[in-house]
Amino acid sequence: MNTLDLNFPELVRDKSYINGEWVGSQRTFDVYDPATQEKIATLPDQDPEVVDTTIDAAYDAFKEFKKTSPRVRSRLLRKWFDLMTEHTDDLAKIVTWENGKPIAEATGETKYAASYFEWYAEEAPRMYGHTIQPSNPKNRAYTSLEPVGVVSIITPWNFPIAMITRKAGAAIAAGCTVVVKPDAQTPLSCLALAFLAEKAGIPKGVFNVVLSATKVPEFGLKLCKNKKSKKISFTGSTNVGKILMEQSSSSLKKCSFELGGNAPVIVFNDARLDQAVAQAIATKFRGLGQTCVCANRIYVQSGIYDEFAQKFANAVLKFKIGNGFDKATTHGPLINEKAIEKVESHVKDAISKGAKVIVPGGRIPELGPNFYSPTVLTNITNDMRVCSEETFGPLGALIKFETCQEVIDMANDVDYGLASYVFSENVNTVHLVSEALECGMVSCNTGIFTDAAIPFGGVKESGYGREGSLYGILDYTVVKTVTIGNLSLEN
Ligand SMILES: NC(=O)c1ccc[n+]([C@@H]2O[C@H](COP(=O)([O-])OP(=O)(O)OC[C@H]3O[C@@H](n4cnc5c(N)ncnc54)[C@H](O)[C@@H]3O)[C@@H](O)[C@H]2O)c1
Ligand SMILES: O=CCCC(=O)O
Repeated sequence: MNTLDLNFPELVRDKSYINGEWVGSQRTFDVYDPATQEKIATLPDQDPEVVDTTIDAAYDAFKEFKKTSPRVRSRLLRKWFDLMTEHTDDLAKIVTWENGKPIAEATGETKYAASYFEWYAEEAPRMYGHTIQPSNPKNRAYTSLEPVGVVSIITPWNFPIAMITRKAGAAIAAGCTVVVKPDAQTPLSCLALAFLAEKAGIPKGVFNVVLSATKVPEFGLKLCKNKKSKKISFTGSTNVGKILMEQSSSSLKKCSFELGGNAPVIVFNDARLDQAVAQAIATKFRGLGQTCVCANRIYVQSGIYDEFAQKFANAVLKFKIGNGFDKATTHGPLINEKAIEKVESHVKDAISKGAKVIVPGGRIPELGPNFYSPTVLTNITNDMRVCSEETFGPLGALIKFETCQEVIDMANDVDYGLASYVFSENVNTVHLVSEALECGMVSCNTGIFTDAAIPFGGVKESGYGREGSLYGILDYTVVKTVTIGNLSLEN
């Protein structure tokens, strides 16, 4: 089934990809376009046992792949990057089809995803160790970075292609082999990547994709417990991250967890107002609020609060919500009914506790069940759910503050610590507030900051591990120390 008018229709696959083979199964599940509700694919709903056989294949492949030189791995990733670049338009259409995001945003995600392969093609040959002089003068020591082994990867639906490349790119650069379980709502982008892996000459068993819609916890359990897999890399909600961490303890897996956020945006009186509004809009409504670094709480200092709120509301009223394939669409649908219910529950809770509605927003049934026009609320206070929980949707929640210390305390008063945003023209404020915020990433005077060159990751219950940048590859390596003792020229 392919109604996408792709240049290269073979990119739409209907099987899982294991050990270089396309594998079906008796049971199947359907994938739906979140904008139209149309069925767009039918894929194998595999039995959990496939996880063990796939890890076996990845384990066998690892024995040879770990011996490849970094330069060879670099060339493989570069070839994969080139193929992604050649097929950007088709890949972006697949992302929009299964996720709903506007085609321009899907194109941006596809280029962003490919940039992780390019980045890690360049990092692979730079896996340096150290030379060390131990305290015994007759000894010498050196370290090398070795690939950790087979990696279990679980990814969410909100970035169907980029969350996979930023893990798999680093893992493969390091010499690991991987088993990926994408979200059942958005598996097609991952399978298209597998198709390009094959074309790029990635050896069989190095990049594998297993699929499940109805046995996801069982898949998770096996991916965590299997002893031949030495690492789990997960992007998704904090709740699931905690389950996976517990399950991984039996095999003492190395873990990387990129989990939920609750990003504060802090706008000081001296910020460039129009720029701050535009950037707050960009971070709040990227993916219609469905990214882990999206603003959840927007703190605005009292001197500019009313003007900021007015400008913010005016910008939201200009959005054109619609089908992501329509070029005029600025924002697409939410992923599913549950996502809309979460937004509605946060709006209802805030209004019941005294929030003021300045843009009502709400469902748009004439477009389809997953469409929701953004709501903007002022008079938000810390006791409202939006302040402690991630909305993951289009609710702009504006909170007034007076002093720097007050806003730092409020911003830090959550379990999460992924991204934060600071808007000010005062270099002292920018530095000191950035230092005081409990989070993994601070973005100052811009709402869009992620990049393959930037270390991405959180603190607190937003998880740990870093992706992208010079640090990302370390998550897929272990340090080997070699000591040479009793050196002597007497023989
Ligand atoms: N920090 C980051 O880099 C980052 C990036 C994107 C999304 N996220 C977070 O992801 C969340 C949104 O994604 P979601 O709602 O799909 O998250 P989710 O945790 O429900 O699902 C993520 C993945 O985990 C799988 N999964 C669900 N239950 C599982 C279980 N018991 N065992 C094993 N796997 C299981 C899903 O099938 C999916 O593949 C948000 O909280 C968002 O902040 C974080
Ligand atoms: O959803 C989280 C990922 C966001 C990003 O990498 O820009």
